[in-house]
Amino acid sequence: MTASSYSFAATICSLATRSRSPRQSSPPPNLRLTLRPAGQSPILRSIRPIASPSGNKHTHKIKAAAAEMATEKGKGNVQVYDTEEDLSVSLAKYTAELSEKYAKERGAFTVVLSGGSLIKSLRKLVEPPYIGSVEWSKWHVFWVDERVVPKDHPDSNYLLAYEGLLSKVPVLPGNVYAINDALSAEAAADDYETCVKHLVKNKIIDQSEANGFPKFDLMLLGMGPDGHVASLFPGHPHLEENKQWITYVKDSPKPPPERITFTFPVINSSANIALVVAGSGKAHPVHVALGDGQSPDLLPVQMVSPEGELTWFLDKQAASKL
Ligand SMILES: O=C1O[C@H](COP(=O)(O)O)[C@@H](O)[C@H](O)[C@H]1O
Repeated sequence: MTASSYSFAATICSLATRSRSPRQSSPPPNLRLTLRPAGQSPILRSIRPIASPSGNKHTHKIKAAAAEMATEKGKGNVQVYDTEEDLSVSLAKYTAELSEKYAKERGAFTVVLSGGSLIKSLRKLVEPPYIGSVEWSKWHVFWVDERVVPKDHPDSNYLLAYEGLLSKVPVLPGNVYAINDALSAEAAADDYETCVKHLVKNKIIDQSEANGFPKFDLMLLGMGPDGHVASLFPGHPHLEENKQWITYVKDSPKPPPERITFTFPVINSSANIALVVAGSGKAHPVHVALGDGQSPDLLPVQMVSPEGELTWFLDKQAASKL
């Protein structure tokens, strides 16, 4: 980022707060699954060697490896792991490979984080071999949703990511785009949208040729037990938002109530989405989204359908009803 865009961003992207660590700063549809190969049970037992980002195989082995199910075109690739630990290893490899690809192709890698359990599932990325091989200086980090609380508040998605990931890797502080926590939810959503627009204009963030929405290189999405993604909750009118890039919530059913969130047109313009889901408490929405489970309402997770690639990272518990 140039000095001038940096200071512009300081005005409209609230860089005054985003460039410092929390310690320094105030605070701080039913899918038909096709199994591959045909005839095998959903949980395959094949062991896939994990390659380093440079392509060299290393000794890491996923104990009871990934199961991979190819779904219909556009429905994504579903990978089921025996344990959350195995899932985490594979998620690190996937993220590192995309980082290498986009750093080479675009000179930047735009990554959108969720809060919640996603950050814990990213833990292997800050361990060898990935911590030393990822070009962290190419990373530009965003949040798909954020709680409107101070950055040092335990509910802050920024704080969670700072502690679990950002404080451990040399991502440039100026490339970490947190919300302005001094604003109201409505103003913070506007401010964040202005920031994203500026970065699209400067070609840091790619843009969808199909619809003009920002096209992030990778969106790492978690999912709640009610099937929500980002802060897009079942039955909420913002599920239908089709103009704004970022909106706000004042009545989140999950505390805290005030949040900002990317809208579905932005989420679905992504080049890559990883949907990372672990635990038996999430088996029902996974069953609804990927199997023949029923839900009275369309679940937000069923609306995730990116322009690019969708990959599901599930552990056995989350996939237990498939
Ligand atoms: O409130 C939120 O919840 C979802 C899901 O969280 P999890 O802990 O059940 O994985 C999360 O993806 C979102 O970013 C967060 O704000």
